[in-house]
Amino acid sequence: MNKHIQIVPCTKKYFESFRVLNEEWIIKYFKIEEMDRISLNNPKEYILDKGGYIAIALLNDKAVGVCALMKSNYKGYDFELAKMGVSPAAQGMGIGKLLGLHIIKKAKTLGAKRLYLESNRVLGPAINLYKKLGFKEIKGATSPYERSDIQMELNLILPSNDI
Ligand SMILES: CC(=O)SCCNC(=O)CCNC(=O)[C@H](O)C(C)(C)COP(=O)(O)OP(=O)(O)OC[C@H]1O[C@@H](n2cnc3c(N)ncnc32)[C@H](O)[C@@H]1OP(=O)(O)O
Repeated sequence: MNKHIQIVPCTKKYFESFRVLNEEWIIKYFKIEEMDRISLNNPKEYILDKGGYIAIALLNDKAVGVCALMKSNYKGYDFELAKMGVSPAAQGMGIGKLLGLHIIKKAKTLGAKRLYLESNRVLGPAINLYKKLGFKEIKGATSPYERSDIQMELNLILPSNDI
């Protein structure tokens, strides 16, 4: 079967997919935390209305991947890349990379200079992907998530990060 992949902005009709696709990986590796409940159940109020953005990956018109760009609460960072997930059946097709590149491009158009993210080392494919996208590990950041054990940043004004 042909694989038609598209990355589109999240509208109301994809809010459910944004929640379900994220809950899938969070439950598999961790547990849903209060901060997850807030953002996954209220993407409009908590992410979009605050100036953020959500990308949806469609595989033959079916939502199979998600990634958010959230206004950052951390000093020195404009936005945070968060809530990225690709459905297991659609992994390994380049969709995560397309989502990451799309989110970085969007951050640039919004004038961002530095992007932040937090994750967990158990998510090996995700950490590899972030490194491939140019993110570098940073030390000393605090997190509202129990599961966070690695923080990374991407400096968007470095020419070497011009992707
Ligand atoms: C800030 C946060 O959101 S943290 C949470 C991140 N989310 C998760 O970890 C959820 C579970 N994992 C996933 O949903 C997926 O594995 C994702 C989103 C991390 C990657 O999505 P995919 O569509 O499978 O990735 P894609 O096929 O684009 O591969 C891109 C890169 O990811 C890395 N990668 C993907 N799969 C693997 C794997 N099995 N092992 C190691 N690295 C991998 C590689 O660097 C790969 O680049 P390469 O193919 O050139 O080697």
